Amino acid sequence: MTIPSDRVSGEDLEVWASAAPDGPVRRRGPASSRTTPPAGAAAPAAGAPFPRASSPARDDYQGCFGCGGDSPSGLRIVETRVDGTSVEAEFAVRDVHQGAPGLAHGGLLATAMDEVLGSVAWRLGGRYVTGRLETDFLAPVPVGATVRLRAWCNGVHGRKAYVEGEGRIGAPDGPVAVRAAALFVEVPEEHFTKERLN
Ligand SMILES: CCCCCCCCCC(=O)SCCNC(=O)CCNC(=O)[C@H](O)C(C)(C)COP(=O)(O)OP(=O)(O)OC[C@H]1O[C@@H](n2cnc3c(N)ncnc32)[C@H](O)[C@@H]1OP(=O)(O)O
Repeated sequence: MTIPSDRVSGEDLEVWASAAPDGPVRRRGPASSRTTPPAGAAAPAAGAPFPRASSPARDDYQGCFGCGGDSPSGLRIVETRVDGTSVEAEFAVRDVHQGAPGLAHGGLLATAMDEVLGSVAWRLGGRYVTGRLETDFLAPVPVGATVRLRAWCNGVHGRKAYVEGEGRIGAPDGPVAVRAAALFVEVPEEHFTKERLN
């Protein structure tokens, strides 16, 4: 991807080539090499649908802190659009999600990013878990706000999937509050059972 030079301003800002639907993403600080696809990674074909249309686990299981309906203080993230190559979702920040008074806890925003990036990884067809999650917090999010989430895959290399996303306040074109980039690692089925205590 060619990065227009006029998108670069200042040494502390780096334009990070990505498969974001609206073009390169500007991030503060250097993007970690651990969440950037290496040369030779398979880039998602533009417009090609996800190999897996949905996650059956979601229909049968409501205990997930991120997306389940059974977790009283959970985020209750709802997917609003899956266009084949990206996932959009949203959740409402409630009192139980507070960190500083009246503001969302940053860890919960990171959880929300883990969830929506994880949904993209699962739709690639394998069973993926988060190996590394990098998060930039760009603006405080008030309790009562709806956070609009969006995520997409930048590439797959062997067992590793490189996924990126952002969360905006209030509307799909609202202020960006959080950005994340993650490495997901494909695991076998027994990953989810062998360490369980009950
Ligand atoms: C229901 C559908 C929706 C789902 C949404 C859910 C969203 C939530 C997702 C999660 O939060 S999952 C839970 C949090 N994650 C975990 O519990 C994972 C815990 N970690 C592990 O189980 C293992 O460390 C892991 C499976 C990630 C890797 O162990 P393995 O022994 O299988 O593989 P290995 O360590 O050889 O790593 C495989 C490759 O990934 C690389 N890698 C692993 N962890 C890394 C890391 N942290 N940073 C960079 N690279 C990493 C590693 O270097 C290597 O690269 P190479 O193949 O090039 O050699």
